[in-house]
Amino acid sequence: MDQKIVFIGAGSMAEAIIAGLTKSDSLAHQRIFVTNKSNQDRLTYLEETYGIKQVNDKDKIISESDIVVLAMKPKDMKDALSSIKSLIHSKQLILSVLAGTSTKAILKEINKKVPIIRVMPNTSALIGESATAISKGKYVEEYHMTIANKLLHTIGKTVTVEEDKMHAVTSISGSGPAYIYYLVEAMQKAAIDAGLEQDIAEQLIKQTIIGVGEMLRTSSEPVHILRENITSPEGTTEAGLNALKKHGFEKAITECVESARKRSLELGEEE
Ligand SMILES: NC(=O)C1=CN([C@@H]2O[C@H](COP(=O)(O)OP(=O)(O)OC[C@H]3O[C@@H](n4cnc5c(N)ncnc54)[C@H](OP(=O)(O)O)[C@@H]3O)[C@@H](O)[C@H]2O)C=CC1
Ligand SMILES: O=C(O)[C@@H]1CCC=N1
Repeated sequence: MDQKIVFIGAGSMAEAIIAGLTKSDSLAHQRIFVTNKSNQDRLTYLEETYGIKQVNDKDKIISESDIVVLAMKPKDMKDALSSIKSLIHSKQLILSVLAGTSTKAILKEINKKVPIIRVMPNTSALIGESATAISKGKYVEEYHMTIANKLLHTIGKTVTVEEDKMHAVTSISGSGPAYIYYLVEAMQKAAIDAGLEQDIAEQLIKQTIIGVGEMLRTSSEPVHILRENITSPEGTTEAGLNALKKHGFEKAITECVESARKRSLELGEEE
């Protein structure tokens, strides 16, 4: 790809996407620019780690960029756009990773007919394994979607959804890695309580999760069969799963996803 891309916001999500992009080598690193509000050390770190460039001449770099990625927190969107919207024009493609924030709200802020694609990646982009969903804003044409798909393919797998599904997507795959990490933390604590040493527990749990990930990727069996294959009648797994059921595991997950989805809706309303 020969586009020039600028990230407005240089936090963990920007880094995850930059890591995937630079690893794929589909875009010359010197064509990737990044800026933030004030943290100079962060920009230097990204520059040195990924061989990309920090924005020195803001007017020139932003107005000359083909793709502008909005990667600040939703609460900072208005402030960030107020200083760059004069540099945005309709020949550019805007990608927004802001949770909860609609393309309509961003369009209102920019107040120009620009194509905006809403993107919900996750931090596994860092290793090229993001589960990313994208949706079209008002002025988006098919060729914009092709560009976005090509770009986001470098950080993992991409699906397209209607924009009203983005809150649900955020609660599942945007926040999802954190639920799994939390599960790992809980298993680590339980393993120590069960008498295992910490490094042994960590090795076993990490490999268990990696194994499950690979089984999910490669097996043609439905998930419930994979689970049933481990669950001997009256065996240990059944005993463990029964305890999860007794303590409301499914309800906890349903509440978790619903709370995240509602929070995404709220973030959109707080703009
Ligand atoms: N983290 C995740 O797993 C995911 C996050 N997202 C979304 O990605 C976005 C970024 O999240 P995350 O990377 O975690 O956040 P971080 O807090 O790590 O980074 C936010 C960045 O925005 C910058 N910023 C703040 N205000 C402005 C401004 N006025 N102009 C330019 N830059 C500004 C900050 O700069 P400075 O440090 O100088 O203040 C910082 O670099 C959010 O909208 C979030 O909803 C989406 C999917 C997953
Ligand atoms: O917690 C958040 O708001 C962001 C959105 C998805 C993952 N992290």
